[in-house]
Amino acid sequence: MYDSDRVSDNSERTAFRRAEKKYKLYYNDSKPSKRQKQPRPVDLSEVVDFKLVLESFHQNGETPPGIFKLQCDFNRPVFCFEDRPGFYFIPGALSIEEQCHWIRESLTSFPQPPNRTNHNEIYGPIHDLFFSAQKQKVLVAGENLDRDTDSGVHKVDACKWKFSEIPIEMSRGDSCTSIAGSNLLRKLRWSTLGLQFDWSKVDDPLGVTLLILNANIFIVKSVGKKSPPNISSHSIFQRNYNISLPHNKIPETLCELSTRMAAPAMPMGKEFQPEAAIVNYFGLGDMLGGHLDDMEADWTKPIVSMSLGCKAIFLLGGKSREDLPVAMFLRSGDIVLMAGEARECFHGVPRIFTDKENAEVTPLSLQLSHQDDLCFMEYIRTSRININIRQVF
Ligand SMILES: O=C(O)CCC(=O)C(=O)O
Ligand SMILES: [Fe+2]
Repeated sequence: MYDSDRVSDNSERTAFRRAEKKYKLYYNDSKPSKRQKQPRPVDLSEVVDFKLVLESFHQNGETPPGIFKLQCDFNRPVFCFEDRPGFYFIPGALSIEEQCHWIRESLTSFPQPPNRTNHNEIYGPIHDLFFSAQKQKVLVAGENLDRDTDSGVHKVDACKWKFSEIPIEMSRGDSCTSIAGSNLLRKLRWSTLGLQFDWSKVDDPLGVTLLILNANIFIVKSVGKKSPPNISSHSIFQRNYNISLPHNKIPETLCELSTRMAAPAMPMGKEFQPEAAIVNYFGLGDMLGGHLDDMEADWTKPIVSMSLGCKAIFLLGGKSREDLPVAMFLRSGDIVLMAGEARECFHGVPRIFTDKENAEVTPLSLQLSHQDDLCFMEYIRTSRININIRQVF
């Protein structure tokens, strides 16, 4: 049991909260029409940019004050903060081809049952979400499909939702029993690989949906300019991997990749054993609130966290939300490792950049230009995917 530290309505209360507010997407007040709303400008001057750190390291072998290059025989430079032991940043760790591969996998195979997604709770297992959305299919409630042939009576079975070819027009006005696949894809927030978690879902009174994992990981879908949600009323949760839930092993290629990437943060002579992963999907205005990932048994083992798609800001705080967090950019292909003391540090993603200038997805668009890949590019142009892989035991 864990008491997720109570966030009060007062959004300025902690240093972490203030930093979240500083970088979060807000819109300027003047709004002649919804279409013209302008994001509030953000001061990014204090955001650490490891792409620049890497460039200057390659040029002159130097790193900025407070940052050093780890001495290790990894094939790329790994950077650390002097005052944040256990945190490792590997800029550009994944090639463009690897990034595209994991974007495709994250959208097609990772959300497939028995892997669970945030949609499980309402719709039960959903197959082929991504391609059904591309084909404009509609998810239809089981009761429509399950007519009892003897009695002619509808059996109400809300768990059996299935995709149907029915054109979206026909299902309009029937919002209780059908939902467009494209809508579901837009609302896909997470999927889990390997060992599955117990998740709780809470609806905030403001109408903001919080998806809470293990008490303190929550993805906030911001709605308009609503203020940050108050999560104090649901602060105690049972947190655990539920090993009895059906699951597949993490794909071998992802195991190999994460084991290789984890090496700089592993205790001497030990090899990382990937057992579970969370895939986070972020769209415009989405953020991942400050949290700890503390339900794994051995914190000396790192969490291996890969970024794909739009650029984001990552906040790494301290052991208390009162500690001033450091902000850094996360770009597609970057990998972060959090082990040891860093496992006890609050962290989160207050912002993703979906605009052309800041998203930095041009290399992906060049790679995903084949006809079959355009659907992936369309998604990732305004989205970010994070895959974080964990050793549980
Ligand atoms: O999206 C990220 O970069 C971080 C994800 C994360 O911290 C988590 O899922 O626990
Ligand atoms: Fe996390």
